[in-house]
Formats: sequence, C-alpha cells, structure tokens
Amino acid sequence: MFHHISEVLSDNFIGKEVALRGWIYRKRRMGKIIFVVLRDSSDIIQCVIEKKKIGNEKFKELDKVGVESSLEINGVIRKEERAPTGYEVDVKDINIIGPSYLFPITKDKSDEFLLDNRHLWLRSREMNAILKIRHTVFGAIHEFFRENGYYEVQGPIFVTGAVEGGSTLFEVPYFGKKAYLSQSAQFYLETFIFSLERVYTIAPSFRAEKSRTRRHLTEYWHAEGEVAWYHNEDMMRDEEELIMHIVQKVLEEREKELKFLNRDLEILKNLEKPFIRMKYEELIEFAQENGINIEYGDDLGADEETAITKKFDKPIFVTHYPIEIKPFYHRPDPDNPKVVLCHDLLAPEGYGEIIGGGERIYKLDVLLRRMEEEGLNPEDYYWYVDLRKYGSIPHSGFGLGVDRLVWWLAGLSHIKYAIPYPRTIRRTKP
Ligand SMILES: NC(=O)C[C@H]([NH3+])C(=O)NS(=O)(=O)OC[C@H]1O[C@@H](n2cnc3c(N)ncnc32)[C@H](O)[C@@H]1O
Ligand SMILES: [Mg+2]
Repeated sequence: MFHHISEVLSDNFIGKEVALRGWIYRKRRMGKIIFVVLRDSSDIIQCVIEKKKIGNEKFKELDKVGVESSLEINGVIRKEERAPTGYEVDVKDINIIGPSYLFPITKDKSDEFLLDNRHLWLRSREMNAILKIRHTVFGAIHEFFRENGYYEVQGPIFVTGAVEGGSTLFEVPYFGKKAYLSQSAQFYLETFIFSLERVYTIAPSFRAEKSRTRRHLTEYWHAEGEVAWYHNEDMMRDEEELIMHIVQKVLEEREKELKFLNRDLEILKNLEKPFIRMKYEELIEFAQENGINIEYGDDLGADEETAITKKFDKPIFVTHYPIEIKPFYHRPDPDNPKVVLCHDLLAPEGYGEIIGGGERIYKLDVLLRRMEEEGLNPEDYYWYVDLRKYGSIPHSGFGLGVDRLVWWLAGLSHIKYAIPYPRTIRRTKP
C-alpha cells in the first residue's frame, strides 16, 4: 500500500518501512550514494539510495535518468534535520516506472518560457500550491451557495448578444450566422429566478480584452449569483458572507500553501464584516485627496483601483456609479436617476475589482428607455425584455471573478499565475 509523502513526514513513521511513489524533483550523486528528492501531489521527501542496497543495475539506471522520472520506492523513514522536509527515506529498493531525460524546465525560468511550458510547470511546487488554493476556493463557493439556498444552474456559452458591452465580444461563426461567446451568464440567471428564486453558476466567461494588465484574461472563471426580491444592499450582504466564507476556508485548509507562496496572512486573518462601503462620488473625492488623477465621471481603471486599494486593508464596496459608465441593465436610483444601484467590490492591497453586480431594472418602460438610450434593439433581447412583461420583480445579482479572487488570496503578482491555462490577447496555448 502506497502512502502519500505528507502522511509519512511525521515522528510516528520513524523506523517504519513505507512504499512511496512520485517523480524525481531533485537528484545528485555522491560516489556510491544518490540523493533523490521525491515529490508527489502532497509534498517532497529526501531519499538516500545506496548502490549496495539496490544493486549495480538499478543504481546505474537511476544515475542515468533525469528529473521528473517517475519512481516507486521502498524504505525506512528516519528523522533528518538537514533534509528539506525534516525526514528522509533510507531506501531499500526502487522501481523506475517512467524515465525522463532532459526535462525542459531547468535554469530558464523566464515568464514566457514557463507559460509556453505551463503543461509541465503545473508540476512545480508553486503551481501545486496555487492549484490547491484554487481547489479550495471553488469548493467554498459551491458550499456557500448550496448552504444558503441557491440552486446551481447553467446558462449557454453560445449567445447572440452582449451583456457587458459589444467591444469585448468574441464573435464565432455559427452555421452561416453569428454567435458570440458568453461574457456573463447574468441574463440567463435572471430567467431562472422566476422559477428557483435564488440561483448561481460557475462557468467560463469570455472577454475580447485588448488591454494587457495584471488582471485581465480573455477567458476567465466567473461565479455569478442572482436573487429574486433582492435589492442592492441585500446582494452585497450575501457577497460579504461569501467572501468571508471563502477566506476562512482558504486559511483553514491552505495555510501551508499560502506560506510556501510567502503570502502575508495578516490582512486575510484580520478580515471582518462589514466591508467598507463608499459611493462612487466619495471614492473619487478620496482618490483626488490622495493625489490620484481622476475626475467624477471617469470609469475606475486598473491603475486607479490599484492606487486606491493599496490604501485599504479590507474590501471596499463602491456603489452608485454614474449611469453613463455602467451597462444598460442597472437600475437607476429612484432618488437620483443620474446614478445606478450597482456595486463593485474592490479587493485591498492593490488588487482592485473582484466583483461587479447590482440591482436590475425590473420595470418594462425603464428597460426599453435605457436600451433605446444605449442604441440597443429590444428585438435582439426579446427574451430578456419578456421577463419584464410577465410578473416582473425587483432582483439583484453579481459576478465574482474567481481567478482574480485567487490572484488576491494567494498574493500573486499577475492573474496569469492564478489560472492553470491563462488566455490573453497573445496566448492561446498550451
Ligand atoms: N452576474 C453579474 O452581475 C455579472 C455582470 N454581468 C458582469 O459580468 N460584471 S463585470 O463585467 O464587472 O464582471 C464581473 C467580474 O468578472 C471579473 N472579470 C471581468 N472581466 C474580466 C477579465 N477580462 N479577466 C478576468 N476577470 C474578469 C471581475 O472580477 C469582475 O468584477
Ligand atoms: Mg466590472
């Protein structure tokens, strides 16, 4: 029976014979001894392999193969302070399963090279840690929604209209017609709430982003929720709970990985509700007082959000944006129709927007007027307009960029490290 390496890194296994399997992470020979650092999905361990124990043939074969060769080993665990994980295996026997020669990732760790070889770089301890954090984040999102009465639903990926503006639509040929890749499942989630009232989905969204920033992908993972009868504040409250749940799970399950990534945990450990709430106009004033060059009416771009959020140590909900800089579906504030009842959630520490959401227009005449103002043809959105014809209700929703959330929680320098296969304006492989 094989153990995972993390199981045997313990005093309870000292003196016990174990069977391990994995890949050569490091290898060096000193005379009649070869030191192998073996890795598996859980951790690494030093293995001391002596020629006299495994025999000349196997020793010679082991000496020839390179890093990332796959191995099974048998041996006895002993404590060794100088070993990378404090224990080592006194090897009795090995079995080389799959040799690897000249594994391409050695000294050259340049960004582009590692992106070109992401299919192999996934094996690194850095990516292993990030993938585990990502796993915990996805699981926590499902857990939160399901524990709070949300039904999981699925919208289509082939669609015929924009949600977040036509400039970032990916057009795909569709049997002689035009289709687009979904920018957001929102409009479809709005159809579900008339049946299930509270729905969510986690799916890829596509944005033909020409901007090359630390936080933009052309394909990203999007967790979206929609709730019947909710107003803007109700939705923000659920989102606060969601983020707190995810942060708590990541701290509980992934402290080891966060520490390996040298993530400063203070802000995450000190996170508490309620998050900061600022109206857009207050945020603009704050930004101007802090020397950030921005005027009322400007959209907050990556640079502005980075500069602003570096000054905060908890997430900030920014609400009541001017109607001109938000998509047509946002509900104008009845008390001041020049602004809309929306919110963005900006992550602190310079990370910026991780959530966009708000209250939807639910009155037919208001929606038709806004579509006309935006030059949209209601016919193109006939099914979306129908929702306002047949038993319309106030409702709100949001979209969380899961890759951006992982990027913030793991304290990474660029979103491309937060997703296994990043897609950007210049990259569509591997
Ligand atoms: N159901 C909804 O109400 C969602 C709404 N229709 C929507 O798509 N809002 S959003 O455009 O701000 O995108 C939502 C989030 O999606 C993320 N996002 C948005 N665009 C990107 C790109 N290009 N790359 C990575 N992540 C991205 C980011 O965190 C945004 O806050
Ligand atoms: Mg947004």
